[in-house]
Amino acid sequence: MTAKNIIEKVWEKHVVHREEGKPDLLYIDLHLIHEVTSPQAFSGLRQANRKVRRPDLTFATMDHNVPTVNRFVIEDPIAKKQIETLAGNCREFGVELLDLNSEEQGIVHIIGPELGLTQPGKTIVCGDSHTSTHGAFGAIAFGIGTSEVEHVLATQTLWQSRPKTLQIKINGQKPKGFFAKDIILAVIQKYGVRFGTGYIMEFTGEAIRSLSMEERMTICNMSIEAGAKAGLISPDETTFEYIKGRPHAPKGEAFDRAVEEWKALATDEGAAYDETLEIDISELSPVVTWGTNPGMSAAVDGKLPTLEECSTDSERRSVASALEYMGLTAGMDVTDIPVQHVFIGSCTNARLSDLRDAAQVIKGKKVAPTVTAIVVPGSQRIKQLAEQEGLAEVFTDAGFQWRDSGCSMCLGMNSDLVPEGEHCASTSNRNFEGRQGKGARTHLVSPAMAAAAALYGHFVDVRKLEEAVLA
Ligand SMILES: CC(C)[C@H](C(=O)O)[C@@H](O)C(=O)O
Ligand code: SF4
Repeated sequence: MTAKNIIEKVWEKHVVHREEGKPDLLYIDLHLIHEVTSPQAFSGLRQANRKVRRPDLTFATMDHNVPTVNRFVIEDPIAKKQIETLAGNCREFGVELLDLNSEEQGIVHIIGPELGLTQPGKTIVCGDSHTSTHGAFGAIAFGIGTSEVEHVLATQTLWQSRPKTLQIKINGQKPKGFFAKDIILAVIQKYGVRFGTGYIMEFTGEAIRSLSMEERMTICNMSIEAGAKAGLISPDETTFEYIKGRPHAPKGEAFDRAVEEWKALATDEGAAYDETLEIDISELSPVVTWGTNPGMSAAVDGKLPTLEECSTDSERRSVASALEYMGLTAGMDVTDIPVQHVFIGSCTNARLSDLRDAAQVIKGKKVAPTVTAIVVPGSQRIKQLAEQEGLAEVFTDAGFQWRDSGCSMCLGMNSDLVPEGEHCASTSNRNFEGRQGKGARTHLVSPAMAAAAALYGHFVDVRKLEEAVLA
């Protein structure tokens, strides 16, 4: 038998129809839904007088525009309409919905894994680009458009051209103060925001094997920021251990059988890919983005680029325009970038381990008087667990606001906005112009780096905070 990678294995298992010169028709195992990209899809079904084919494989949550304080008072009329529409659609079509009253509500990409819905070998789609997060379990998971959402609702299948395969080998181990977020930011810094276009990528290497599921999710979450269709990681004992006992996980003997199947999906020794890239992380410093895409970043102990360093005219133009939007000077020290807002949240970095990483840095200290800092747990369950273990208190004692779960400041679709011209150290995944509000200036960092910036009102090298006990 020829050695195969996991991408080929999972894809082949899901092809229900293949015809020369056409995309494959893929079976979809799990369809996740949220309030922003589903309304038209349900309208389409209604018009065509169709049902949801597999309501049991469809799960909905509300996350993008839910308020994170006073969650039942939704002031924005568009947000209110979307939330009410989702609730109505789920009732009408028999889809399970985790609404604002639910203890399990949260960001769609956080709750899938948390509830055990996300499992190795599944095809998972959602009308949302960061669906790649679920790839951390060895699933093929990707974002789809609203018309595709309708197609999946109606048929539980999707037409897809088979992407090429790309291996990203992460060599070495994470150094002190360097987190999963830094790994993916470093990869995108090295290879740019387009290298993944047309590929599904698998992250491999010794560093990946020693990461927790939470850390693997952070990495796969941002594979889309490299342009990839999806990102994934072959499952192993860490994966199975995470899934075991979760509400939707197989139980008892069924779980043991599932583990055997899941093991067989992992990439075979010697399997080939269309392309392989590598990075060694063992000597890298924590990363801070200074520009307007996730590839425009620098080491925290480094400097911003100068225009002279740019190798092409187009690079020079994009660096100049990013610096202007960000209100920063070419060649300045990263630690001189001011920070007025800190956002710890989003589907990239709002899991319990992320909150722990941030809490370790701020414990017993105070947020700088010039900084507004918020923590938005990725789900209500995470919020509850963090309260039980005393993390919420660590944050509020330090001067952070402790919120209800939702996408929040990750994107300007709700009332959590960064004011024009101000800088935000954010644990989210996108730093495009206007992402956190009109004229807002976003810097993507790890939770520990965001927490450290909250204490000082500018970026600091988290490795130098000697009191912080670092991973
Ligand atoms: C609103 C939604 C469609 C969007 C996405 O697709 O990713 C959002 O989640 C984002 O992160 O920009
Ligand atoms: S947290 Fe941000 S990136 Fe994730 S789904 Fe919500 S808006 Fe998109």
